Amino acid sequence: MMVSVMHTVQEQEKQSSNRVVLDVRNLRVYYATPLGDVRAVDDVSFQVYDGEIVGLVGESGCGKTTTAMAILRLVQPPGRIVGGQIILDGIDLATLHGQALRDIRWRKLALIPQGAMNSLNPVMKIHRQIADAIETHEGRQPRGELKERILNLLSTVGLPSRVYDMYPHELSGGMKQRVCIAMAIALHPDLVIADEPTSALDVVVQRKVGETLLDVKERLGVSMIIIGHDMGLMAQLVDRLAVMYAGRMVEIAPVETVFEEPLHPYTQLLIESIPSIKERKPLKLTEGLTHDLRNPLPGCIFQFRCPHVTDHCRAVNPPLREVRPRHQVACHLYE
Ligand SMILES: Nc1ncnc2c1ncn2[C@@H]1O[C@H](COP(=O)(O)OP(=O)(O)OP(=O)(O)O)[C@@H](O)[C@H]1O
Repeated sequence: MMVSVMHTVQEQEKQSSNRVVLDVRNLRVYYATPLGDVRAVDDVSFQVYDGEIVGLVGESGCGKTTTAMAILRLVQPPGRIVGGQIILDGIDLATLHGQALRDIRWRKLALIPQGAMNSLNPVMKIHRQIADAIETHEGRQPRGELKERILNLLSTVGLPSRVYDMYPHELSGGMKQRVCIAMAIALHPDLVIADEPTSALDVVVQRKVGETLLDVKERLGVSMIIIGHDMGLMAQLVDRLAVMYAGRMVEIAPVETVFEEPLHPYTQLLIESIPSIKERKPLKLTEGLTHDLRNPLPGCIFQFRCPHVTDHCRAVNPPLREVRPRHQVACHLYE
C-alpha cells in the first residue's frame, strides 16, 4: 500500500515536471540602427518545464539579455519584437498590452535584472522595499500579515529576521542579492528570470547565492531561467543548459549531457575551453568572425568558426532539431 502511494506521488511529480510553463516559439527581436536592423534574437525557440532551472549561456552580445527582456515584454526602443510567440501558462504574452501585461509581470513572471542589488533604494529599510513590491500589485495589506509574510520571505532566502529593519548599506552583496530574490518571489510567480544573478560577487558568495536559488526552486517549485557566463555555477544550478550564439539557439540539453557529450561544435568548444588546474589546455575557442548581425549570410551562423564546416553549412541554416527528449541541436552533423 505504502509503495503504491509513493509510486503515485512520484508519478504525479513526474507528470507535473512534464508541464511546459514557458514556450518560446520563433522569437525575433531586432534593434533598429542607421545601418539596418541588428537581429539580436533570430528565430529562437525553447521551453521551460515546471520546476525546472534553464541556464542561458553564450558569449557577450549573443542575445541572452534581449531574450529575457522580450519574454517580459520589456524590450526598449530601438529594439522591437518582430515575431514569435511567448506562451506562459497558455497565454501568448506577445499579444498582451497595458494592464493585462502589468498583471502578468511579478505575479506570474518576475525578473531579477542585471545589477539588481545595486538598485535597492539606499534610504528605505528592506521591509519597506519588499512591502512596496507586494502592495503595488496586491493593494494595501493588514500590517501584521504583511510583516509575517516579509519575515517568511527573508527566511526562505536564508536571511536572518534582523534584515527586516536594516538598510541596504548595512548588508553584504550576497545579502542584498538575496533581498532581490525575496522581492522576485514575493508574489509567487510561476517563472523567475535572473540575469547574471551572481556577477560582481566573490566566488564563495556566488556559490551561496546559487544555493539560495536552488533552495527557493526546491521549496516553492518555481521555474527559473538563469542567464550567466560561469559554467561552474551553471553546473551547480541548472537542469538544462540553453546555448546561444549570434542571436540563435544552437543547443539545449540536460546539463550533464552538455558537459559530457556536447553535440554542437560551438558547445563543444565552449566546454573544451573551461580551464582546469589539472590539465592546462590551450584555449580552443578563438575570437573570430561571426555573422554581421545586421546582414546575415545564408547558412549556419557558426560557419566562420566551425571546424566541421561544409558547403552545405554555408548554404543552408540548420534548424533546431530534437535528437533526444529535451535535447535539441541546430547542426547539420546530426541530421
Ligand atoms: N540599443 C541597441 N541598439 C543596437 N543594438 C543593440 C542594442 N542593445 C543590444 N544590441 C545588440 O543586440 C545584441 C544582443 O545583445 P544582448 O545584450 O542581448 O546580449 P547578451 O548576450 O545579453 O550580452 P551580455 O552577456 O554582454 O549581457 C548585441 O549584438 C548588441 O550589440
